[in-house]
Amino acid sequence: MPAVSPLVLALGDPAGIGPDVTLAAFLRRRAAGDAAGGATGGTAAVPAFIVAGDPAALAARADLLGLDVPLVETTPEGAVAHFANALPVLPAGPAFTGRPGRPDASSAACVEASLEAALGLVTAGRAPALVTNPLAKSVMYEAGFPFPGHTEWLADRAAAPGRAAPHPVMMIWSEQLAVVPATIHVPYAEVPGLLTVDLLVETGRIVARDMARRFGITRPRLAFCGLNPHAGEEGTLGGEDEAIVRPAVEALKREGILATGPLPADTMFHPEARARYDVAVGMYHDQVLIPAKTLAFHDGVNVTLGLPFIRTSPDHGTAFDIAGTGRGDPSSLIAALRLARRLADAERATSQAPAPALARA
Ligand SMILES: NC(=O)C1=CN([C@@H]2O[C@H](COP(=O)(O)OP(=O)(O)OC[C@H]3O[C@@H](n4cnc5c(N)ncnc54)[C@H](O)[C@@H]3O)[C@@H](O)[C@H]2O)C=CC1
Ligand SMILES: NCC(=O)COP(=O)(O)O
Repeated sequence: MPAVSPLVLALGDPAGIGPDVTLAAFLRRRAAGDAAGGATGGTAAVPAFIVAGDPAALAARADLLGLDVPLVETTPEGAVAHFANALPVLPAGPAFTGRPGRPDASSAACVEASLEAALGLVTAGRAPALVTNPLAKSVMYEAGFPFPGHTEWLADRAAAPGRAAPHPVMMIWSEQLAVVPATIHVPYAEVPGLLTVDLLVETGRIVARDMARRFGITRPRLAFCGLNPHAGEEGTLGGEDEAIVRPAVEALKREGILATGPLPADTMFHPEARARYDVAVGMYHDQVLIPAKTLAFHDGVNVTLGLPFIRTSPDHGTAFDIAGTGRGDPSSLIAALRLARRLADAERATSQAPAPALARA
C-alpha cells in the first residue's frame, strides 16, 4: 500500500442522500491553509477517499445540485494524487436508473456492487478502511438481500474459509458519547428472548478489546444498561436485569474488564453519568441510539467492532425526504471519514512499531 492510501467509500443507495453528502464532503476537503488540498491523512479537513459506485449517478447529482465537482475514474493507487482537483471514483456496479428521493428495489444491485467493490479493496490491502454511505434496509429486503444491515453483511464477508462469521458489534461513536446495542436489527418483541449472559459477555469482550486496540483506551469503562425500568427494581419490574445482565457484568469483571451495571438506563446519559464510563452498552437498538443521535446526530459515526478490518459510516440513514435538495448535511460522513483515517493511521503505526525487546532469561 502507498504511504497514504485513500479510504474507500461505498456510494450507498444512489436514490438516497449518499451522493449529496459525498459531493458536499469532497467540497469541504481543504482545511484552512491546507495548500495540498486535503490530499493527505489525519490533518486534512477531509481525508482523501475514493468512491466505489456509479460515476454517472454522482455526476447527475452534482448537476441537479448545481455543484462544480469534477470526477475522475481511477484506482486507489491513483486517487490521492487526484484528490486535490477531482473526486476519485472507482466505477462499480450497474447504472443507477432510479430517481433521487424515490426508494426503488432497482437500487439494491447498485448498493451491493458498490459494497463488494469497496470491501474488495480493503481485503486486498489496497485501501486501509471502508466507509459506507447509507442503504435503505426495506429496499434491500425487497430485493432479497438476506442480511439485516451492513453490520451483519460485513461479518458474513469477514468469515475465514470454513470458519464461523465473527460476532459484529455496532458502536455509535462521538466525542460526547459512545454506545453499543447488544441486540441490533431485531424486532423489539424479540429482544428479551435474545438476551443471554453469553451474548453480553462476548459483546463486552469485543468492545473492551477494540477500544484498546483501535481507540487506544487501554482499559475502557463499560456501563451496561438494564433492560427494564429502574434496572428491574431488584427483580420486581422484570427478571432479566438480575438473571442476565448482572451475571454478565460480574463475569466480565472477573476477566479484568471494567464493567458496571445493570444501571437504570433513564439516568445514564446526563453529563455527570456519562463522565463515569467510556461506552454504554444497551440491551436494544433504540435504548442507546436515541441518546447518541440526540446528543450528536451530525457528529455521530457508526463503527463496526469485532471485524478484522475498519468500517465506519455516518450515523444517519438514506434521508429520501431530502435527497437531491441540497439540504443534506455532510458532517456525519466527514466524521466517519476522519474516524476511519484515525483508526487506520493508528493501526499502521502499531504494525510498524518495533517489536518489544525480548526479556532476558
Ligand atoms: N448505515 C445505514 O445504512 C443506515 C440506514 N438507515 C436506513 O435509512 C432509511 C431511512 O431511515 P430514517 O429512519 O428515516 O432515518 P434518516 O437518518 O434517513 O432520516 C431521519 C431524518 O433525519 C434527516 N436527516 C438524515 N440525515 C441527514 C443529513 N445528513 N442532513 C440533514 N438531515 C438529515 C432526514 O431528512 C429525516 O428527516 C431506512 O431505510 C433505514 O434502514 C438508517 C440508519 C443507518
Ligand atoms: N441504526 C443504525 C443502522 O441501521 C445502521 O446499520 P448498518 O447498516 O450499519 O448495519
